[in-house]
Amino acid sequence: MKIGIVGYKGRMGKEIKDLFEEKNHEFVWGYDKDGEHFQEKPQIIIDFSLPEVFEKTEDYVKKFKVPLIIGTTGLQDEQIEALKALAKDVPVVQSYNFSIGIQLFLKMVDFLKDKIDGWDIEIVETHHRFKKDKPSGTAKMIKESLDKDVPISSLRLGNVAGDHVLYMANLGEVLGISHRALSRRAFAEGVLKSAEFVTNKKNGYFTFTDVI
Ligand SMILES: NC(=O)C1=CN([C@@H]2O[C@H](COP(=O)(O)OP(=O)(O)OC[C@H]3O[C@@H](n4cnc5c(N)ncnc54)[C@H](O)[C@@H]3O)[C@@H](O)[C@H]2O)C=CC1
Ligand SMILES: O=C(O)C1=N[C@H](C(=O)O)C[C@H](O)C1
Repeated sequence: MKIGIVGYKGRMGKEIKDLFEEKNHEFVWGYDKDGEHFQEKPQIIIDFSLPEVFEKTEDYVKKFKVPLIIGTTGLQDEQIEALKALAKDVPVVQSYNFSIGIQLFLKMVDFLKDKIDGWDIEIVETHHRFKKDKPSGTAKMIKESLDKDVPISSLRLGNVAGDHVLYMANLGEVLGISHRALSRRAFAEGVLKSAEFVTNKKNGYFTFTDVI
């Protein structure tokens, strides 16, 4: 397929471009701080940038009338609503984490959440020093799955690709669920799966949970 990437010069943008090219897809369009790279109309747009770029992405998706995969974190509620409106016309896949492991993590949280009443519960997320948002989108997803107002601690260390730990403790024991992304490839693989998933869809709002 012919892909377009918003944030194509960034860490995730490059990882996604490399993976798709390895799988014989073609990078034909991009948008970044210095403007548009146009070679051809893309068949899909992938956005890994910043929330302030969102309106541009929205405009380009409407202009090209193509599916959107969006992994940008820190989106405002209105931007999520705008994505749902966009999804009436094109397929949209939105997730704050495109790794399989975090999907399994969320399933474990769902299994545990009504069994840990009265326990101390804390989320700790660790990411590279360049990450702009705090807490991570994934930590927010874990908190939302718990249906509880739990504290989140954020560490910014070196070049960590993405670590999330959920601690649960009573007076006699500590239980933990942890996930570590060993590189950004895990997220890019999920984006590729999502791109394949939307190829036969006309429209609709999906998360990565729907994809796997
Ligand atoms: N959902 C997921 O699985 C994952 C989500 N992310 C999220 O993806 C986003 C990007 O992460 P990274 O690639 O590490 O960041 P990055 O900073 O390396 O890349 C962001 C790109 O957006 C561009 N950009 C910034 N402002 C812009 C503007 N005003 N107009 C056009 N382009 C602009 C930058 O120049 C850069 O190329 C973040 O929100 C991050 O949290 C990152 C990894 C996995
Ligand atoms: O910025 C990152 O790098 C990551 N961001 C996502 C998040 O905020 O949860 C996902 C991943 O952990 C990497």
